[in-house]
Amino acid sequence: MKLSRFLSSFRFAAQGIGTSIKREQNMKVHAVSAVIVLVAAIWTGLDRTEWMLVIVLIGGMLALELVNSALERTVDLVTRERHPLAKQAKDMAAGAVLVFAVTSAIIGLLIFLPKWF
Ligand SMILES: Nc1ncnc2c1ncn2[C@@H]1O[C@H](COP(=O)(O)OP(=O)(O)OP(=O)(O)O)[C@@H](O)[C@H]1O
Repeated sequence: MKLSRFLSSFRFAAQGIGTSIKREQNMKVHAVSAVIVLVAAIWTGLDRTEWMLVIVLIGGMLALELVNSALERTVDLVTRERHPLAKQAKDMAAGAVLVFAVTSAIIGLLIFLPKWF
C-alpha cells in the first residue's frame, strides 16, 4: 500500500470521527463522559490493570457509537420509507450501544466505588 494512501485512510477516519461528534448528540454525550471519566481516573489514582480496563471501555464505547451512527446512515441511504427491517436494524444497533454502556457503567462502579467509600 502506498504511504499517501495509508495516510489518507487516517484522514478519512478522522473526518468520520469529526462528523459524528458534530452531528450526533449521543456521540457528544459519550465524548464528554469519556473526558469526565478520565479526569476522575487521574484524580482517583488507578493501577495499571484498572487503567487498561477504563481505556478499553472508553475506546469500545466510542467505537461502537461510531458504528451505530454509520449503520443509521446506511439504513437511511437504503430507504427513507418506514420499514420494519429498517427499524429492527437501527434498534438492534442502538441496543448494542446500550448493552456496552450498561456493562461499562457496572465495571466503572466496581473500579471507582471501593476507592471512594
Ligand atoms: N426507515 C425506518 N423505518 C422504520 N422505523 C424507523 C426507520 N428509521 C428509524 N426508525 C425507528 O424510529 C424510531 C426513532 O428513530 P430515530 O430516533 O433514529 O429517528 P428517525 O425516525 O430515524 O428520525 P431522524 O432520522 O430524523 O432522527 C426508532 O425505533 C427507529 O428504529
